[in-house]
Amino acid sequence: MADQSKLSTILAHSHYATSFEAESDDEVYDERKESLVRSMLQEIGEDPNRQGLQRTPLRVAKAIDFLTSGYELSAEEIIKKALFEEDVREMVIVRDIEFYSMCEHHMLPFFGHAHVGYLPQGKVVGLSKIARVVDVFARRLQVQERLTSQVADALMEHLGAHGVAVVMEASHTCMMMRGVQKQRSSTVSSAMRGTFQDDPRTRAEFMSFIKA
Ligand SMILES: Nc1nc2c(ncn2[C@@H]2O[C@H](COP(=O)(O)OP(=O)(O)OP(=O)(O)O)[C@@H](O)[C@H]2O)c(=O)[nH]1
Ligand SMILES: [Zn+2]
Repeated sequence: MADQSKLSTILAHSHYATSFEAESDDEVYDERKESLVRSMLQEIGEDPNRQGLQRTPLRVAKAIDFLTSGYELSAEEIIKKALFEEDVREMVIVRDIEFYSMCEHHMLPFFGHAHVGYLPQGKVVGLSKIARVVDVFARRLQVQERLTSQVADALMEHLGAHGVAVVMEASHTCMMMRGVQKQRSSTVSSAMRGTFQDDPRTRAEFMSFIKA
């Protein structure tokens, strides 16, 4: 793992950094990861010293740290920063939250949308924090079902809500680019907690909103 300050820099600059930043050729980000990538390039018959690949180990090390940065983040801290007392009793839904994750079997991306609903119990959470919680668990090696449950469990635990519902729809590149090679299939997973699990009408209301 790269040290914290380097990882923080990557997270801070991830929205506007370009691949052609003017950095020195001898820049080292994470020697161990870079050397593993160099070995991988050699194993696939590439020449890690050819011009186009010289900075690839460094770029891959940075990319992999970003794509797995969720291990360093706490859903509890994110939620507690923006929890507001509010006497709201109606369902709140944030839908179509795009996410990118990596399957733990092949370390290939799966990506799609998450729909998250909750029934408040005296508190509401800042809406962006719901999307941030999705990223906390998406930016790890995952299976889609566990990702869905972890988002639901974290929100249920730290929101103090009557219930939480999470539905995720994703395309798995390990099923598209290789293996069974099915381009149009998508996978839907759901995790219902509290009222959404116990009351079919609440669940149906949520499902009708996310389909709308
Ligand atoms: N349940 C679940 N399975 C997943 C997920 N991501 C990938 N997989 C599956 O994990 C399984 C791993 O199966 P294996 O037979 O060990 O691996 P494989 O030989 O590469 O399998 P194929 O993909 O069928 O070629 C595959 O069926 C993948 O489709 C996920 O998020 N959830
Ligand atoms: Zn996979």
